[in-house]
Amino acid sequence: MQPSPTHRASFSIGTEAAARRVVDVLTEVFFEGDAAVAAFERPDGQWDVTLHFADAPDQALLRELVATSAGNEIAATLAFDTVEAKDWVKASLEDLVPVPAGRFVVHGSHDRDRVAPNKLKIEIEAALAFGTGHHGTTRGCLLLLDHVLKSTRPSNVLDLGTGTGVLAIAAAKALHRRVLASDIDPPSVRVAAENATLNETGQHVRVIRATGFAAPDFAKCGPFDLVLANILANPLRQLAGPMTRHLAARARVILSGLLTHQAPAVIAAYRARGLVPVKHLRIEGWSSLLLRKMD
Ligand SMILES: C[S@@+](CC[C@H](N)C(=O)[O-])C[C@H]1O[C@@H](n2cnc3c(N)ncnc32)[C@H](O)[C@@H]1O
Repeated sequence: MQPSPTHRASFSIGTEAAARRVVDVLTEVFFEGDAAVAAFERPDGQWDVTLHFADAPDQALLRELVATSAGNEIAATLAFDTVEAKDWVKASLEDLVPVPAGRFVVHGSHDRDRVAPNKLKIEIEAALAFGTGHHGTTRGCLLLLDHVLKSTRPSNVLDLGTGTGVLAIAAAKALHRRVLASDIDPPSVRVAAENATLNETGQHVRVIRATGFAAPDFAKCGPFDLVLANILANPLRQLAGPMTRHLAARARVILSGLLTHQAPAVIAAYRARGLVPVKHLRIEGWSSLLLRKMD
């Protein structure tokens, strides 16, 4: 059950990594108290972090914790105010509108009955994980997945960096085949597993915690004929070698999380390992790539 706090502290932060660091620290310090911590990405890429407390928080302690965990990545100073008591995490999620992407639509529980019946519905409780469908990278991956599924039915899918599990759930809903989903981040692993169950894909989606390909599960479950990886340009370049070792012949790979100017370097890393780019989507400054293994 969510608490019903009345005191709010909010601030913006420059990067997902910094937002996660701050949320980790604040959750650890305030979790025992009557507090709720939520982080949401804005369309401009900044992250809004909000805390709600039942009792007035120690403002000096809060300032110190945020400053030390965020470094210089705070975009705005901490603001404190008092608000009407309600379930704030739920209220923030209710602001999200459904996102259509090809045959898929990603929506919150409040829109469950309003989504067109001819769509594959993916219901997401985002909480602290990334992936409500609103970000251009998630949408790009869903559109490329939709495109791939028009010509093939992959039998063994990997979603690396699953966040809320949105892409793994989309693949499982469309294919009814097994999907391995992994994330470096324990809260994301928990949220993705919960969302897989919520979407009745729990029998197909298995979620594990792993950094890159550093777990025996990849060799056990692979080789994969479709890999989705919405991470960031540098990790994607570093993962080109390990990823190609887990690909089936003529596999498809969907990569996102890279800014459009970073696409040539990522494409070069994968081309050097026998994958050629076959489609390139650009959404809000982000690139999503579909690559094909040639042998
Ligand atoms: C941009 S989010 C993508 C979430 C979701 N797949 C989507 O498309 O909306 C990236 C996710 O990758 C995870 N991640 C980042 N680096 C990773 C790595 N080296 N190995 C596994 N997961 C990683 C993050 O924790 C985060 O949940």
